[in-house]
Formats: sequence, structure tokens, C-alpha cells
Amino acid sequence: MSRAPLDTALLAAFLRALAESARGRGALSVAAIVGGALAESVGLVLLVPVLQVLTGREGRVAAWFEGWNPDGVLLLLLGGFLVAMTLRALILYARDRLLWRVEDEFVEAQRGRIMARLASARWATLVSIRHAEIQNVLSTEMARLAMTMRFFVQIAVGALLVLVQGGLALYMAPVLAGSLLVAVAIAGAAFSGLRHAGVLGHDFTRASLNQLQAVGNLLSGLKAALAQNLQSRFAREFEQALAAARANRRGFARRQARTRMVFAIGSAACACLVVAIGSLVLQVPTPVLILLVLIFARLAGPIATLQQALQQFAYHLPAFGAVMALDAQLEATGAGAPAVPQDVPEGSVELREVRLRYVGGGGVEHVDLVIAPGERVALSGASGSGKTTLLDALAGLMVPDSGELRVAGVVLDAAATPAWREHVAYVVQEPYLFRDTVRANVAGESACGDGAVWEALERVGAAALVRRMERGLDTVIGAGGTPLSGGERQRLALARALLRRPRLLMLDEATNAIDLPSERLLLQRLAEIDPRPALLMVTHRRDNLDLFDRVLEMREGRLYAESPHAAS
Ligand SMILES: Nc1ncnc2c1ncn2[C@@H]1O[C@H](COP(=O)(O)OP(=O)(O)OP(=O)(O)O)[C@@H](O)[C@H]1O
Repeated sequence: MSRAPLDTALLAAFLRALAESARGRGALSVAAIVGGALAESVGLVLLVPVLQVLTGREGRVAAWFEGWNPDGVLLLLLGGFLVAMTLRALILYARDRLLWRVEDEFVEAQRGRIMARLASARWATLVSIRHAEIQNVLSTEMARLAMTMRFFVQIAVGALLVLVQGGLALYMAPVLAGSLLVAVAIAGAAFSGLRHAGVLGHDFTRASLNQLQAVGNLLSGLKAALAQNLQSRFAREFEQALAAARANRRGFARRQARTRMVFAIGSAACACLVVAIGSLVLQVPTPVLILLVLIFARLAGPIATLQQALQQFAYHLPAFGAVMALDAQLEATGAGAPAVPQDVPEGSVELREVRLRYVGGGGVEHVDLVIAPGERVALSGASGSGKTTLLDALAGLMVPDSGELRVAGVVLDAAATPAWREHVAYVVQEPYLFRDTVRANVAGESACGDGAVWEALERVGAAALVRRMERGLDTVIGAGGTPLSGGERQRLALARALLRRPRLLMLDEATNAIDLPSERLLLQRLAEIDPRPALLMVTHRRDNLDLFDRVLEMREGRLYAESPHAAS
């Protein structure tokens, strides 16, 4: 483990990303922070003559106003103080607005980059990253990144304020203020706790990820668990993840409280030392002494905030590390090729000598398959035999280790597969429905009218269902398709697929929640589409296989012709 108080490489990367996102606004912010601190210092300096006038002491300023009415001098000085403080307030107003924009734009830039990378990532990349990790980065870590920025801004504001006002104190009483500032700096470094905060921050990322994973497990397995009285096992896993996160937060809170306590005792001791040494040993004039105490009292808050902000910053900075790690993971495998508008010739789709193996084993090999336009092919096979992998290869979602994907004899390379996917519709067993109207869910990206939507619904046997809904096509479906049944969701997804007018329709157990007679009717209606798309359907059911031209079987990654069936 590094002995550095902060992960310096991560800090440098954070500063680089911040400079990139803030551009000109960063320099303006620094100017506004310094301006605010300077205006405050001017106000404080004006207090010296005010105190001299009030205490009737002689001094350099009192000499300037010799012969003036003391009340008039007091009012003039107070007026100057008020102007300086008003100026400070105006600068701080502009500064806060500026800083808020810098903060907000930085987090948005990170989120936007990850979203863009996700949207263009290859399928193979997406399946290799834990979904909980992506969710964690986009939710918890992004919120922590906003905190990182907030504390970074606090550090910048606090540090510049301490610098400007510390400089002023040095100017007023060099020896006294100098030794005090050195003492504060040494104590601050000794009790910084930055390294420990950084380690806790890394642990928090892990704890948060585990927590999210446990929530996912709990929600997806709850129904089955309840049915078998196994919920306590899920609850225990969830509780363990919660406890780890709680312990981490507690550890950090304890450290912060300790630092605050040490600081409070230390600053009281410093104030006593300033007055005692300044008055008894160095014989500093009373107004200067009062001003020094005022400056240090004024600085005590920002220094304490600075100390706490530094710890918080170190604690939350690993969130930026988590964002960078996901970014790097998505970048390393490269973006999927952008969709380039190009013509894909019409004709048979073909896999030639395709091999596609996963790292841990599984996949397909020696696959030769030709599907003619309009042909209907059923694919069966045991779980894990490679059926979905075959469909992914046909859709160009997964690039084979060797072999080719061809359409009408033309080999489709990485640049051509996005164009090919425009002609493919792929429906899975548990299709996703958006929290939107039935119309938007079925029409998808196509700009078709209601007539086409109803026609598609009719074909998949969902028109009656939608007519029964209170608001018809305008009915809003919940996220994930609630409260529709599994079969109803599958029908809507099929309607959406048909509206794409695909050349190849691939159904991966996409009708398994629909009863057999309805599935039969649906397959018959699909066969009536003109021009008819080629159909490749993965199914474990044998009842409707007579409606297919061919039945294939996948066994341990290899494809076999099962038995020919007459077309209906
Ligand atoms: N992204 C992946 N990473 C690693 N291994 C994978 C991945 N996807 C699938 N596999 C493995 O490859 C094999 C084939 O998986 P595939 O999903 O193609 O099978 P399948 O025949 O569709 O199974 P099922 O009928 O259960 O859906 C399985 O052993 C599976 O564990």
C-alpha cells in the first residue's frame, strides 16, 4: 500500500479531467476565490484604524487624520469597511454560481462519457462487466463524485482564504503569526488522516458494489425465496453487505470527529499562546493583537473546514477511480462500429465454419448454417449447448473467433454488421418494455402510424388485450412491463419486432410464456407476412415443430440437422 497521503496518480488524473471540463471557467473561479479573500482582508485591515480610533491610541493611521473630528473619522472608516464587505459579498455571489457550474458540468461530463461508451460498447464487452458495477458507477459513485467536487471546491476556497489572510497576519506581526502558522501546518500534517480516509474510501466503493449486488439478488430471487421460506438467506446476505457499508461509514465518521476534537483543543491553546506571548513577551500593540486574534478566530473556521474537507475529499476521491476503471474497461475493448448507412444485399444469411468460444468454456464451433429468405428454422438443444451464442453470431453481436457471417454470399465485417442489424429483429425470453405508452413500446424508433401498430398487435394476438386497456395505445406500462403477464409482454415485444420489417426474425424462447394453441396461431400468422421474414426460433417445445421447414439441434456447441418437416 502506498505511504503517500493521497493516491497521487488518481489525484493527477482527477485534476486533469477537471481542467479539461472547467476550461476558462476554472481560471475565473480561482480569480473569484482570491478576489473574495482579498476583499475580506481589506475589510479586516480597516478594523485596525477603527480600533485605534475607538481605543484613542496613537498610530500610523491616526496620524493621517490629525485634526479631523474623531466621530467623522470613525464613520468614514466604518463606511470603508462596509464597502469592502459588500464588494466581498458580491464577489462571493459570483464565485458560488461559477463554482456550482464547474462542479455540475464536471460530474455531467463524466456521466455523459460513460453513457456514450456504454451506448456504443460491443455486446461482448457489456456481458463481461457485472451489471451491478455499471449501476454502482452511474448511481452511487457519480453521487460521490459530486461530493468529491464539492469538497475540492471547499479546499480551494479554504486554502486560498488561509493563504491570503495568513499573509496579512504575517504582514501585521511576522514573528508571532509566522510561528503560529508553522505550528498549525505541522499539527495539520500530523493529524491529517488523509491516507486512512483514502483507504476507507476505496473500501466504500467495494461495500457499495456488494450492497447493490445483494439488492439485485434479493429482488430477483425474492419471489422464489418466499415460496420456499428461504427469504432469511437472502436477507442475511443483504444484511452482511449493509453491515460492511455501515462499518465503513462509522469508521470515517469516528476519524472526522477525532480530528475535529483535536482541532478544537489545539485552536483554543493557540489563541491563549498568541495573547500570552504577544502581550507578555513580544509586547505587540493591543490593536494589532486584537486584530491577530480576530484574524485567527476568523481563520479557525476555514482551517477546520479545510481539514475536514481534505479528509472528505480523500474519502470520496476513489469514486473517480471507480469511474475511470469502468471507463478504461469500456475503452479497452473498443466501441462497437458506428452504424454506417450502407446497403446489405438481399439473400440467404450464412454462418461459415464459425467458432466462438468463451474464456471459461462454452460457445459454438464448426457451425455451418444457411437460412434462405423466408425460411422457417426451429432450433432446439439442451441448456448451455450454445443456441443463444449462435443467434448472437447471426445478429453480428458477437464477433466469431474464426469463420464468417455472410449475407447473399457477401462477408459482413465489423463495419457492415450494424447495417445488417437494421434488417434483424431479435426477441428474447424476457423482453424489456419501457415505462412508456403501449404505442411508444410497440412503435419503437419507427415513425409508423397507429394503423401499422394495430396491424402488428393483431398479428401477434395482442390487439384484444390493448383494446381492453382503459386508454388503449395511450396506456402507460410500468418499468419492466408491469402489470402485464409474461405472455402479454412477449406479444408486445413481438409486435415491436415485426414493425421493424426484418429480413431475419430471431426468437430466443420468445414465445415460451404463450400457450401452445396461441403460439401455433401466432406462427401461422407470421408465415402470412408478405414478404415473409426468415424465422429462426429457439424452442424447447416440440408441439409446433411441424410448422417449420427445418429443425436443428445444438449439442455441446455443434449444430446438427434433426429431422426434416414439411412446410405447412
Ligand atoms: N458472456 C459469456 N461469458 C462466458 N460464458 C458464456 C457467456 N455466455 C454464455 N456462456 C457459456 O456458453 C455456453 C453456451 O451458452 P448459451 O447461452 O449460448 O447456451 P443456450 O443453449 O442458449 O442455453 P439456454 O438454453 O440455457 O439459454 C454456456 O455454457 C454458457 O455458460
